[in-house]
Amino acid sequence: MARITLERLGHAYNRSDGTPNYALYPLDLVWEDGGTYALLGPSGCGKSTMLNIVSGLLTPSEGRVLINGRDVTGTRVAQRNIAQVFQFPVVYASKSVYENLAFPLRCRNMANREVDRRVNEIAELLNLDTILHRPARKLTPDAKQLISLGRGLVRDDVAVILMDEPLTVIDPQLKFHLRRKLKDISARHGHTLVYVTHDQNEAMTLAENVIVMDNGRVAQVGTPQELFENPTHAHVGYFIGSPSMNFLPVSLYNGKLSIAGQVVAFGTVEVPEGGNLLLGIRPEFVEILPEASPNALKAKLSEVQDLGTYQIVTGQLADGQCVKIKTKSFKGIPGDEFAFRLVQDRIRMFCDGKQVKALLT
Ligand SMILES: Nc1ncnc2c1ncn2[C@@H]1O[C@H](COP(=O)(O)OP(=O)(O)OP(=O)(O)O)[C@@H](O)[C@H]1O
Repeated sequence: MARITLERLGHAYNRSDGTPNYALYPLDLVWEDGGTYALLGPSGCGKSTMLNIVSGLLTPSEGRVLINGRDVTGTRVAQRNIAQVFQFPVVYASKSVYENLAFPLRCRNMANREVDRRVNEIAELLNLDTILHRPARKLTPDAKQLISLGRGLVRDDVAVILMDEPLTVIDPQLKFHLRRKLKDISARHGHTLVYVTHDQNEAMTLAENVIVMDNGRVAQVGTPQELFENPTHAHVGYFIGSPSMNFLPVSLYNGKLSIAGQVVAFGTVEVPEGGNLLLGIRPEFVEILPEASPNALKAKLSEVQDLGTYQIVTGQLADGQCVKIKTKSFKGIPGDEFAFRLVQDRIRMFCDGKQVKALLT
């Protein structure tokens, strides 16, 4: 496996027009040897563009791709030694499942005994072992996509495995099971794996490192925990977490933070002046209080959603803003007022969309 470096890599599909309209703004990024990465972001944010540049399907308008320090920007797909799995199955319909899985190994003249060992290993991991000798054309789309995954995973000597939303056609139950399998397989074999998805659960379960993209730019790279606890951009707070982070417009009132006309009773507050200041707090770190207290904030109950093991309580502040709270066993009648507090060390402040340092004492 290999270390992949993207150096000032950018792409504008209209490169000949003079003013570049970037699908991918120039960026620097490193995928470490043996690391598992998820490229996460909404449709159109540039994930596939990045992946296709790395695999060689697309030539970037700017920058370089290095594999283990070697510049491969101008080389063709076949010269990069990369395995790629796409959203929809790509199988050799006339070949058996076995021969489909064996194909990448046979292309490298691997001895039959080793081919057999690897094909059986990967087939067992993906539960294809009972249908190894059936023709691929007779299988369901789910099973065909398992073959595509197997072909991507069967070689140990590829530089990197790139997967572009490979579980899209897979049944939801099986999807859950496969995410764990993929994680196990790549950990066991030390694969460098880059996985494109717009599903935060998929990204968080599969990858050690998540690259959150927004409109052609990398908003943040971090572990699932870092992205949850400390989003550096408001976009990450919105995109990660369910429900997403609460963002409440705040102002300074006599040196104290004020939310919807209510002073948040912190001592000294130091935040940058000017700009659009928002207080960000995860629904998990808002606590409903049994009764009003001097330091509590107040909201009117809009809705309680019961989701089995937890509830999502929505409260409306005096200025119409909503706050979402993740809690258990709350009982209330819509329209009633309730008191809550924000867990102080979980508060993050954002100015014009970026997290800023704020001293809340
Ligand atoms: N061949 C192309 N020519 C012109 N523009 C393109 C082309 N391919 C993609 N784009 C544009 O580039 C931007 C990024 O697209 P890209 O497919 O990389 O995003 P994505 O995050 O992978 O989206 P999705 O999840 O829908 O595949 C989008 O605005 C898209 O419309």
